[in-house]
Amino acid sequence: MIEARGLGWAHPDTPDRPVLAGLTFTIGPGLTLVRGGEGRGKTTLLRLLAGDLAPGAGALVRRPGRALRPSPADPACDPQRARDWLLDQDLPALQADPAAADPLLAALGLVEHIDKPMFMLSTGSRRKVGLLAAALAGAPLTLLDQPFAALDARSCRVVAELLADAAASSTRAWVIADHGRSHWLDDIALAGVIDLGD
Ligand SMILES: Nc1ncnc2c1ncn2[C@@H]1O[C@H](COP(=O)(O)OP(=O)(O)OP(=O)(O)O)[C@@H](O)[C@H]1O
Repeated sequence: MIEARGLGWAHPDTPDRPVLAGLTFTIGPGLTLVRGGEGRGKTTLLRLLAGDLAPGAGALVRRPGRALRPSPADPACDPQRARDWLLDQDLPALQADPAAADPLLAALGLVEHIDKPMFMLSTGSRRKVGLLAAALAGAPLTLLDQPFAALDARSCRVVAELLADAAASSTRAWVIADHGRSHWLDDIALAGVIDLGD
């Protein structure tokens, strides 16, 4: 599904200090964890996998198909109603049935927030809107940065269920980035771990 050989990337301002260098891995269906300490390049790698950044070195081969990396925390979304942001994400399940989001809206405690502008939502609620998009997209490749960050325990359980489903998929790949393996993943079989070091 994704193959990286000697993948590297450096910020244009600091070409002599690459953020990522010499990464070789394959990502198949199921759930893959990108782990690494602060500033080790987790978000950069997700951006490369999404196609938002071009590799600076090496090769990255991705099977064609949509890669979804929801970014509801982007300040550009501030004035937008959360529901409108969601609709803008081109989610087939939601287009087919406007009520498709309702069970997850309730499970994530978002019902009272979904019609507010994004700037009024807490960090956690904003992240939950992104998780909702990921759940409804059914994309061949879904990329999530720190899926449990800033969430209450109830929402973490819902996310763990989503990720358990993702881990069981034989056709779709989900890649999550985090500082380590969250205890919420204890009962979930990972397809792989890409370790960027501490
Ligand atoms: N615009 C930039 N100019 C220079 N360096 C940058 C820029 N953006 C990111 N970096 C550097 O790239 C490195 C990797 O950043 P990245 O956000 O990918 O790491 P991360 O592992 O996701 O970090 P965190 O754990 O803090 O979320 C960091 O050292 C960061 O300082």
